[in-house]
Amino acid sequence: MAAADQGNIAFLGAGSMGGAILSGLLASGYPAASIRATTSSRASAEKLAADHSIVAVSGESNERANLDAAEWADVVVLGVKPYRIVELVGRIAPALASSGTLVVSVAAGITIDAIVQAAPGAAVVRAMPNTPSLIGRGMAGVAAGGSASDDDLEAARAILRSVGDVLTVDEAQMDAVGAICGSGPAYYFAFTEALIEAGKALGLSAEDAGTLAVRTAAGAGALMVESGTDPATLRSNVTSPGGTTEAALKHFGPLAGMIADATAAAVDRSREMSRP
Ligand SMILES: NC(=O)C1=CN([C@@H]2O[C@H](COP(=O)(O)OP(=O)(O)OC[C@H]3O[C@@H](n4cnc5c(N)ncnc54)[C@H](OP(=O)(O)O)[C@@H]3O)[C@@H](O)[C@H]2O)C=CC1
Ligand SMILES: O=C(O)[C@@H]1CCC=N1
Repeated sequence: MAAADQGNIAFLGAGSMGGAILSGLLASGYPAASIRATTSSRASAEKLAADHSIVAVSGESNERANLDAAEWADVVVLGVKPYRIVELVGRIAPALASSGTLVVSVAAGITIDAIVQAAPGAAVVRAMPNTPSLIGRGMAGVAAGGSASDDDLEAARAILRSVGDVLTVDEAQMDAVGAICGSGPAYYFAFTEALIEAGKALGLSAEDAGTLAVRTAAGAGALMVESGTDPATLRSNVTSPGGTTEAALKHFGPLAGMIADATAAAVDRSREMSRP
C-alpha cells in the first residue's frame, strides 16, 4: 500500500536499511520523483540512481549533497550509521530550522534528544525498522519526540506502513524494540544458516538443505502471521508426543536463556551507543 502523499522524502544514507525502506516505498507505488537519496560514495549514488530512477547524490561528488536534499525534502530519513548522525544533523540543521521538515531517524541507540540538540526545534520521530521492509514485510517501532506533532508521527507511521507493520511505543522502549525487531531478522537468518549446515551434515545436498530450511522458515513465519494462532500452540501442533519433533526439541533446552542473553546484550549495546 503506497503511503498517502507525504511530499518529498530524502533518504540521507540509503544502504541496507535506508535503501530497504526506499525500495519498499517505490515498490508500493510512491512516486520516484518524490524520493531522493544521498550517500557517501559516488558509486553507491550512481547505483541507487540507476536501480530506481531517482536523484541520488554523494558527498564525494557534492559536499552540499545532504543540505540540498534536506532543503528539498518535507521528510528527511536519517539512514547513516549511528556514529555519523549527530554530525550529519548539525550540517543539515539550517534546512530544518522552522521549516516544518520532519526528521525520521532509524539509527540504533541515538536518542531524539541528541538529534534535537544538534538541530534545535526539529520535529523528530525515532524509528526502529527492519530489512524485510525491502519486500513490504517490515516491522517497525516508532516513538515521537516532544517537538513532533501527532501529524508528524502519523506521517512517519504512514511511510513505514507502506513497507510493513508499525507499532508506536515510548522512546524508553526503543532499545528493546531494536533488540527484537531491528536485529531480529539476523537471528532468524543465523538459525536458518545453522539448519542448513545441520541438513548438510545429515547427508542432504547444500542446495536441497537450503531449499528445505529457507522455505520452512518462510512457511513458519507466514503461518504465525496469517493463522492468528500463537507460536506456542503452533509448536505444539507439530510436536507429536514421543515423535521426532519432541526428540529434537529436547535439545533446545538452553534456547530461551540464550535468546534472553542475546537480546539483553543488544539492549546494552544500544544504551552504550546513546551515550555521547
Ligand atoms: N541494517 C539493519 O538491519 C538496520 C539498521 N538500522 C540503522 O540504520 C542505519 C544505517 O545502517 P545500515 O543501513 O545497516 O548501514 P549501511 O552502511 O548499509 O548504510 C549506510 C548508508 O549511509 C551512507 N552514508 C555514509 N556517510 C554518509 C554521509 N555523510 N551522508 C550521506 N550518506 C552517508 C552510506 O553511503 P555509501 O554506500 O557510499 O557508504 C550508505 O548508503 C544505522 O543507523 C542503523 O542503526 C536500523 C534497523 C535495522
Ligand atoms: O546492528 C545494528 O546496529 C543495526 C541496528 C538494528 C539492526 N542492525
